[in-house]
Amino acid sequence: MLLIHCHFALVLEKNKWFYMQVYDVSSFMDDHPGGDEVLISATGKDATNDFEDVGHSDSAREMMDKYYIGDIDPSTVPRKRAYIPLEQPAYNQDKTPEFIIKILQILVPLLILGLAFVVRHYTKKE
Ligand code: HEM
Repeated sequence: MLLIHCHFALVLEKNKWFYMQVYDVSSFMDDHPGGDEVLISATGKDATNDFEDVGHSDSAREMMDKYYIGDIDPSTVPRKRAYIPLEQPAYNQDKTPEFIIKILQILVPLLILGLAFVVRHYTKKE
């Protein structure tokens, strides 16, 4: 799991390139004093503001080195994260199969009933 964070933005070429620092906090989830949920909500995006808003201590900032895995070009980070449900399958927008099943649920009993009447009509003894 990746936590993208540009708390210490690195200037590679003066005023031109900034790199975000990426932290893998998978092993820190259970130990984070702020809980794992805030970390999960900060994954895959720039979490600088979230991190700064909390006012993390200096020791928290030192701890970060342990989870630092590299830099990333911020222009490659999407502004919005794509929502990927973890357990449910992707929502099926196409309602056609459901609609056909509903129609069949009504039509099939009617057809059977109609067939029964037809059979009865032709097999009835006067
Ligand atoms: C590698 C990244 C992180 C490290 C090492 C870290 C570490 C810590 C530590 C040591 C504390 C205890 C308080 C302190 O010493 O400041 C803390 C608290 C907290 N952290 Fe983090 N943190 C990280 C990332 C984040 C992120 C990205 C968020 C928000 C999305 C966050 C939200 C919080 C919150 C809400 C608290 C609780 C503050 C309180 O209740 O006083 N942390 N964190």
